[in-house]
Amino acid sequence: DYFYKKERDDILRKSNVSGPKTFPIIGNALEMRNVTTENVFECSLERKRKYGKIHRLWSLNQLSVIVMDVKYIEGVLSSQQIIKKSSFYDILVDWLGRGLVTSSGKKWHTRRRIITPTFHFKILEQFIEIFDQQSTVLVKKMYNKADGKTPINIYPEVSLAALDIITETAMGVKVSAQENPNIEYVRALAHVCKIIGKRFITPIQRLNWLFRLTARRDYLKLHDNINILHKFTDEVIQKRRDALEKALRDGTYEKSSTVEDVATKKRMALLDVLLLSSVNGSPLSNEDIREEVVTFMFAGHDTTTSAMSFILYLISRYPLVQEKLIAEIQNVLGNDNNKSLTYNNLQELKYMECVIKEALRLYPPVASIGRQVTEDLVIEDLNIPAGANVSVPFYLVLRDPDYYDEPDIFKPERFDSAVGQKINPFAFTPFSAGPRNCIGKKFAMLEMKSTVSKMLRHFELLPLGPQVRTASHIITLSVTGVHLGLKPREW
Ligand code: HEM
Repeated sequence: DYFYKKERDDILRKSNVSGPKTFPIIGNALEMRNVTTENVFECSLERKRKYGKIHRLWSLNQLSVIVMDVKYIEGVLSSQQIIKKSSFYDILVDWLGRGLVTSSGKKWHTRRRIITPTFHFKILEQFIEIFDQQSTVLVKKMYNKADGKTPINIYPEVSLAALDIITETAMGVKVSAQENPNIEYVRALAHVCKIIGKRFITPIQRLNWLFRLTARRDYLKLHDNINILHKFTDEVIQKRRDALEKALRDGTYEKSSTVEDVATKKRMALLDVLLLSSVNGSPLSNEDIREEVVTFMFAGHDTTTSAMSFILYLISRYPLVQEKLIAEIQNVLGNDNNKSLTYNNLQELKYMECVIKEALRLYPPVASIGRQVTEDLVIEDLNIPAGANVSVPFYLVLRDPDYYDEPDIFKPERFDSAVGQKINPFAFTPFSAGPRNCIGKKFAMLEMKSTVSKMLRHFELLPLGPQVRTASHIITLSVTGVHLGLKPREW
């Protein structure tokens, strides 16, 4: 253990990378013993102050190199050599299998190629109607609470709306979570997210056998609930497969149809596009498809919930930004707040895009990402030994004063290309960048624009309730909830 660590520390030292004093066996466990979900960002900032924008940490015998300098972030994210995810992602495998988020190597390459057309703009365009319908349900529910004086924790409300959206777009089924938050599928998903979130921050639960041993009840509960989710998804896949095969038999679909052709004829769920795809002539099995569908459910639910909640919160706290947004919405959509939005309308909401980007900068839903270096890696003058994890803490990069003027201030105008400062693209990566960037980025932008503009058309957002206090729970959330007030808007 001593020599293993020394050898790697020596390599890093030559690249001027240091870190806390390393102890045999435990590594830097003492340094990390007080890190919690709530103080993780402050602890990382403190380490950045002490050891610089690139430093290393030993978690027992696992080396992590933390990279916050854009010069090297570009090298990490753009590299084709390090597309393997770090070992932390293994916690997700019982649930997601080896879908796009957790797979690597040839499997990831093949799947990424197959799945890319799934997010074709023709497919996304037909989802606008779903975004609109589900945000209408959200708005209807909110009218009951919109008295202009009661603080509302918007997070759980947005979470149910985002769940309805992702279930219908990914699987083509309506679970109506907003109307029935207690149905089995919704409850099972909440349990799974909670237990996995806890595992991420509890080092002793990271390894499967230790988790089974030290948290038996959670282990059993996790697996029972994963079974419920998988059973539900399997049944949906089988039904859609049967329907598709029937359609192919009676000629409603032609085998040679492109995604674009089919999407224009009939609304397709992401799952249908996967059913139509084939790898070297052989279609994806139900199990392959399940891996990807549950991955969409995971990657597309909490992320958009977190983002939309913080966006609404920030707008409620910045009345001038709200006024500008309303002016833009009126300009693009007129005064009829029930008018349905089109793809083109959403493209025209340019200031809204700046607001969303600025909210993602201050509260990135995915606060950090990790890769595993499988062979010695050289990025410019930085040498990283094989076996190390590399992590990029977006949360800190996005608030780094070297990359942003007044980094803690909410200033959407900084993203206006006409007046804003020039931002290094690798200092703004809430959707990551390079080969493993977010495949759902455009989907997410449309969903956020659609839902946020719907809320704004119906309500004035008021600065009520406590300030947010961020914490990292796989996803960035607020331990105080995300509160605001709502008052029906008069046009
Ligand atoms: C605001 C919303 C979202 C944010 C901030 C976000 C952010 C990210 C980030 C940072 C990654 C890279 C993760 C890593 O390297 O570990 C990622 C990957 C991914 N995202 Fe998103 N995401 C969002 C919404 C979505 C949506 C709506 C979907 C699907 C419908 C989606 C599907 C995926 C998938 C499948 C990957 C893995 C891609 C790969 O490794 O090839 N995301 N996302």
